[in-house]
Amino acid sequence: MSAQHDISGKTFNYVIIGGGTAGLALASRLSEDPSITVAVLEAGEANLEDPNILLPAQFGKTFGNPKYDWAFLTEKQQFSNGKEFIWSRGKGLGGSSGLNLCAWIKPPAADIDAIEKLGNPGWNWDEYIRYSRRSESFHPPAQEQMDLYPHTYETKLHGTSGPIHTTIPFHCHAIDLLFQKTLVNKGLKTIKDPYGGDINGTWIANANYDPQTWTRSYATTGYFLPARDRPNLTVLTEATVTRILFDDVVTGQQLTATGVEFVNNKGTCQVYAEREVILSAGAIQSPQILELSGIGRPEILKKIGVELKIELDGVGENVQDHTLVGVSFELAGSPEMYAGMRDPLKLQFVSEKVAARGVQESHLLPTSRYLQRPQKLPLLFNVQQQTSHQVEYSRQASESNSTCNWHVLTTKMALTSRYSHSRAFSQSKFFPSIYFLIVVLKLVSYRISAPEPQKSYITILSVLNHPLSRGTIHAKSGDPFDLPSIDPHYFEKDFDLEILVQHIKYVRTMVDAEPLKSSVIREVDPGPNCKNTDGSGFETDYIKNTHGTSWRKSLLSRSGRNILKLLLDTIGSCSMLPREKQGVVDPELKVINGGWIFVTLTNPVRSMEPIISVSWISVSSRFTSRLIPKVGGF
Ligand SMILES: Cc1cc2nc3c(=O)[nH]c(=O)nc-3n(C[C@H](O)[C@H](O)[C@H](O)COP(=O)(O)OP(=O)(O)OC[C@H]3O[C@@H](n4cnc5c(N)ncnc54)[C@H](O)[C@@H]3O)c2cc1C
Repeated sequence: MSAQHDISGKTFNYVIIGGGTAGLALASRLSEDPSITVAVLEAGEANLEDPNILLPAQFGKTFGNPKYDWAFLTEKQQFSNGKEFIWSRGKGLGGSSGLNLCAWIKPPAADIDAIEKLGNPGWNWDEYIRYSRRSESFHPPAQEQMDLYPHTYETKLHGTSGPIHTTIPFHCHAIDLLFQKTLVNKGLKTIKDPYGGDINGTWIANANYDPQTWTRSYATTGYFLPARDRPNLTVLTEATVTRILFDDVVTGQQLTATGVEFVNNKGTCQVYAEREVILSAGAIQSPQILELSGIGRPEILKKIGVELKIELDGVGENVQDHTLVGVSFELAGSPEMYAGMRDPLKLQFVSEKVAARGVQESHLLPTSRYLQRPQKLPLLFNVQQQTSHQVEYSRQASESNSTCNWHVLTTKMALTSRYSHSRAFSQSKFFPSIYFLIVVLKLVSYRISAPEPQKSYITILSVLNHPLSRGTIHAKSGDPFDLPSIDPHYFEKDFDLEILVQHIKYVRTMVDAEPLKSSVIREVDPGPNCKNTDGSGFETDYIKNTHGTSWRKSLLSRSGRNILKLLLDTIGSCSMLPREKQGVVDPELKVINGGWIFVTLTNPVRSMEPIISVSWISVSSRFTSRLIPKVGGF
């Protein structure tokens, strides 16, 4: 790792803010050309060779731990009974790729193509898949795995020589099969390989694990470590960027970034960029750094006492976040080894097995029929509430024939499902494609109600994937160490709540189909008393009271740390859109009117959630590819 004197006062071709997922991928690709000099500044620690990061089953040790997790606290949520939430985000080299759940997922092709149709040339499926393959080295399942489960895949859909290792993890297949068979019996299809743009079926996803060691393969191991000895790459950790520096000459509204100011244990320093300053501090801190540098909404900058350099109203706006709610069932028998984790004597064995082999598993399941009364939903939503962008996205989604998909991801703790029902909404061009995430949690501790000894439970968490409510992330003060104010505006739009109500209703019908039907003894949460006929009342109360809180209970009780909710994905804070649609970056990821500041955010486009799941590699590669001709390197 480089020292402060290697960087302070020096000039590099590129200065990258944030040594996270995108930042390290970009630094690695740029520095492949020995004539290009690159400096990376990362606020967190290096955390190299750290088992808490490398062993996939150690999630509980990093979430909420300030060594690894920023653990942002949201504002009190007006429409969620005043609750506040902790948002986990990776801190340290590798960023959130060192903290996340290692699900290797690609979105449906239609969703990527819609990004281009929104006015971003080159952001389409063909380009996306070309560059995302570059990031991957896929390892097919071993015979031992095939003996346990009939895995299917298509080699041509995978990269084989990229820096990130992916493979199919070992699973606890009893639960997988239970759900797959149930959903197939409810009319869903099975997908041979979900990485070709069609994810509308049930499938088991890959994880970014290295099968040689069954450890996490992430931005640090894949991009940084192989490049660390390059003389043209300088990476400084525990260095917090406080603002971007500009030249004093403002030509029209063009502003040129010349470097950044950062703080480390030696004090305040500066580093200069000859070509570009690249901001890749994640969706939460990137808008804050822009604001601290004088780019954003005038009223925000006035409030925090920063001189306005570029008025850009989209900075920190359009924020979308996933929220979730669970339905729990008691299961007959104990089909999974996870149940053993309640028994301290079995815990060590289970943990070792889990840690050694990886436990993540995924499925994607389509459903266009979970909405029992899809026609009802438009009536619940005021079209006037939509922004022009939402209407446009809706139109694109309808025209692109984006079908329904449902993703299920399992980690040590969770089996997740996601589906969109854009087909249901395509009846009306005014309604956007909405995505959902369902998490099936195998650990009893994730339930709302207290578990009874010797009983087995399963919780299905429904996550609102494409909320209509729009939140904000803004600097709270001029102090760069003051974490930003985050207000996701959960359930500001009634429609979001109604979607979750419908989702709960659908999850409850799963137990009417075999084989789940024979495996479930009873619904525990919300329980038989929480039923109504009009889609409101008990269920909305249940959602408002419990959304995002089930993880809080378990993590508080297990580790004593104050985790309220695990946040997977936040997008929109620096949207890639035209300025008049509150865009912050153009299709080249350059800050609008910002001259040579590039923002490489992994989630630049609002309402494009699927890109989040994969973007931590693919968008970085995508962006890097754009620089290739420009810097003439690779
Ligand atoms: C808990 C969790 C689980 C997830 N699970 C999955 C999953 O299973 N599959 C999947 O595909 N996606 C998952 N995601 C999403 C995915 O990990 C993120 O979208 C992606 O990693 C974001 O990459 P990024 O480069 O934008 O930001 P990050 O990787 O978060 O990098 C930002 C970096 O900037 C640094 N930084 C911030 N401010 C400053 C500053 N002022 N100065 C210097 N450095 C700074 C941060 O410390 C961090 O290292 C998950 C995310 C989380 C939080």
